[in-house]
This record gives sequence, structure tokens and C-alpha cells, in this order.
Amino acid sequence: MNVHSPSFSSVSLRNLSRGFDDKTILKDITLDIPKGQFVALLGESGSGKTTLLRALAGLDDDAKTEGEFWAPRNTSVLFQDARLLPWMSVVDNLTLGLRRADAKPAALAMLEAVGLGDKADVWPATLSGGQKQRAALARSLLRQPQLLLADEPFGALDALTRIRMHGLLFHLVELHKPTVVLVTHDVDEALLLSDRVLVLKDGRIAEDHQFALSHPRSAGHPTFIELRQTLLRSLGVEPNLV
Ligand SMILES: Nc1ncnc2c1ncn2[C@@H]1O[C@H](COP(=O)(O)OP(=O)(O)OP(=O)(O)O)[C@@H](O)[C@H]1O
Repeated sequence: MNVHSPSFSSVSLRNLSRGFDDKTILKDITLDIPKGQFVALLGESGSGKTTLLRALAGLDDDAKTEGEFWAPRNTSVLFQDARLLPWMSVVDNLTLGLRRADAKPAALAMLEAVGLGDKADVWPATLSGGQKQRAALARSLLRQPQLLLADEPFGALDALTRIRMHGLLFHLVELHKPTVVLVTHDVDEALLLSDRVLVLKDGRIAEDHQFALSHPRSAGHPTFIELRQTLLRSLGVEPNLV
């Protein structure tokens, strides 16, 4: 992987194909993501979303890669499970490996921003699922990433906590302005948060929808409804049944 994009894009892919053993997963993908854009990546299970995200994160060294891609060196990844180290306090999880003179106060301020100001010194095991994901989000953003890669970060949360996390993520992204690539199965989540929705089908970008809807968004907006129906159909779901 190269680390400097040739253009003003944050992320660029040129005819990227990638696979494991003899199986090609990503097929000839060409894509530019401008700096600061919030992209949602949808697609049926096995279409290659995580493989694409992991490529951008610089993971999977064993993958066979053709073509080229560029992503910022300063990238944070948010997974479905918070991946906090259980033997460290919440604040120590945030500052781990962080080379900043003000690491501790910055971590405390970030915990405050995600509503965990009173949880700095507790063990991760004492947090709820939603609190763990908030801590993971705080840990990601503390790195001031140019690119935030999120792989179904709210997939394991209950519906109400998800809604709260959407608001929090949107607010923090507005503040810190990283480029975001969010993998999700949730069409509404994609439409509530992103500026652009890509649909992966069998390792190719089958659809690329860019839209400018103001925030906060309403699921009743005509553009929202139309896109929702289009996307659900692309994913093989009949919208009237949802
Ligand atoms: N390290 C690996 N080694 C071998 N095969 C892999 C590896 N990683 C992914 N694959 C295969 O690549 C294909 C695409 O997987 P991927 O996880 O990217 O899909 P996805 O769209 O994210 O799916 P889901 O929505 O179910 O998470 C799958 O068939 C998977 O088994």
C-alpha cells in the first residue's frame, strides 16, 4: 500500500483486486473518497466489505493484491467489539501507545465528550456494551485520525443505544472531521449518517449514491424514502415488507 494519495482524495483505489488463496474477493475496484467524506459501505454478507476495510487499514498481509490503493497513515479502526484490554483501566486503554505529552488530560476530555467522564478509572468489564463502544470511539478519535474505519461498530447494541451512538458519532465526526468509511448492514444507519452510500456486490462496487441531505435527518424525507427503497431492493429485500 502507498500512503500518499495522488490527488486531493483521502482514499484512492485503482483497479484494486484482492483475495485469499485462490479466491478473489475484491474485483477491480476503482474509487476516490474525498477528504472529510462520510461513506457507508453496504452489501450482502460475503460481498467483501470487511476485506475492503481491512485493506484500507493495512491489515491482511497474506492477501494477494493487484492494482494500487492509498490511505492515510493516520487511520483508526473501530470494530463491532470494543477490544478494550481487560487488565487496564478505561483511561489507560485510551492512552495506550499514544505519544502525546497531554495524553492523559486529552483522554479524560474525550471520555467526557462521550459521556464517560466518571468511568476513567474503572475496569472495562464493569461497562455496558454501549459504554464499551463509546470508550472505543473515544480511543479512536483521540488519535485524531485522518481516516476512521468502522466495521459494524453498533451491530451488537440494542436499538435505543444504537440511536444514541448515531447522534454521538455524527457529532464527533462533525467536530474532528475525519474521512469515515462505515461498514453496516443497516440501510437506515447508512442514510442517517453518511454523505455517500456504496453497495458492494460480489466484490465490485455495484452502486454509488451521493446525496446532500441536511442534518438532523428525517426518515420521512422524500429523498430518504426513495434511497431507502432503492438500497433495500439492491440488497434483495422488498421494501414494503420491512
Ligand atoms: N483472511 C481470510 N482468508 C480467507 N478468506 C477470507 C479471509 N477474509 C475474508 N475471507 C473471505 O472473503 C469473503 C468476503 O468476506 P468479508 O468478511 O469481506 O465479507 P463481508 O461483506 O464483510 O461479509 P459480512 O457482511 O458477513 O461481514 C468471504 O467469503 C470470506 O470467507
